[in-house]
Order: sequence, then structure tokens, then C-alpha cells
Amino acid sequence: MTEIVCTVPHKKIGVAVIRNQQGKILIDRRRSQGDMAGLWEFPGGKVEPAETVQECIAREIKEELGIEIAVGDRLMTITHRYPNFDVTLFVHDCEHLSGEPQPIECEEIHWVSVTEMKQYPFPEANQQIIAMLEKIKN
Ligand SMILES: Nc1nc2c([nH]c(=O)n2[C@H]2C[C@H](O)[C@@H](COP(=O)(O)OP(=O)(O)OP(=O)(O)O)O2)c(=O)[nH]1
Ligand SMILES: [Mg+2]
Repeated sequence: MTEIVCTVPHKKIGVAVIRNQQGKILIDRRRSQGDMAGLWEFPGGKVEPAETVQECIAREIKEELGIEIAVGDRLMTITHRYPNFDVTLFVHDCEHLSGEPQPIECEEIHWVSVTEMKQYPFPEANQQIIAMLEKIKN
């Protein structure tokens, strides 16, 4: 008997919930080409084989936004199945330390409250993150 095993890529992503001194959270709009084009997200990217999730987040944020952050505790881990791939998002609470965020690898950047965030279109997997942020907000 022949067994057919279907595999789809499984992306492991370090994700930053970056807060500033006013308690606002930084979100960015993905580029207008490619996967999930034009949707808003929390900045982050793929975890490389030789790094921890915390190292990945600090590196990605420096590369994508040109700022320094302190990577804090894990807030949640979400695995979600999209039509063409699976993704696991390792979401960490982060603090903005220095630098003015630049849209180096995205369309634009906004600092928003959790209430304001609900007006922005996000990928499906993010609904759980936003619900969690709503729960833990003071
Ligand atoms: N950074 C980030 N990615 C998210 C969020 N929600 C969500 O579903 N994702 C997905 C979108 C992407 O498939 C993946 C992030 O990977 P990425 O932006 O580094 O890379 P990509 O898939 O766009 O690019 P590629 O190199 O695979 O072509 O995780 C989020 O809030 N932040
Ligand atoms: Mg990215």
C-alpha cells in the first residue's frame, strides 16, 4: 500500500508586541505584494536555526524598524493553519528602548491602543493575539 503524506511549510515566527511609554503598541502594514499583502501585523519574522526566539525578535526589529527593544516575557504561542502553510507565532511583550521606528521593510507604521487596533485588518491568526491584549489591558 502506498501512503501519501501531505506536508505544507511550517513557519516559526518571533512576534513583538512593542509598547512605548504612553502604552501604545506598534503595528506595521505588510507590503502590497506577497503573502497577506497590505494587512497589518505585529513586527517580527522567521526564527533562524541557531537563535532563540528572543534573539530572533531583537534582530528582526532592528532590521525591519531600526529600533532597539527589550524583549520580555512570552505572552502566547499560536499555531494557525493558513491555506498554503502552517504558522506558529511566538508572541513576546517588548519595550521600546531607543530609536525612531522606520518603515524599512513595511508600508507604514502606527502606534495604537488596543481599542484602536480593532479597526485595522490583520491576518486571521492575529485575532487571538488581539483578544488576549484586550484581556490583559489594565
Ligand atoms: N510578523 C508577523 N507575521 C505574522 C503575523 N500574523 C501572521 O499570520 N503572520 C504570518 C505572516 C507570514 O506568513 C509570517 C511572517 O513571516 P515573514 O513576514 O517574516 O515572512 P513572509 O512569509 O512574508 O516571507 P517569505 O520569506 O516566507 O516569503 O507569519 C504577525 O502579527 N506578525
Ligand atoms: Mg517579517
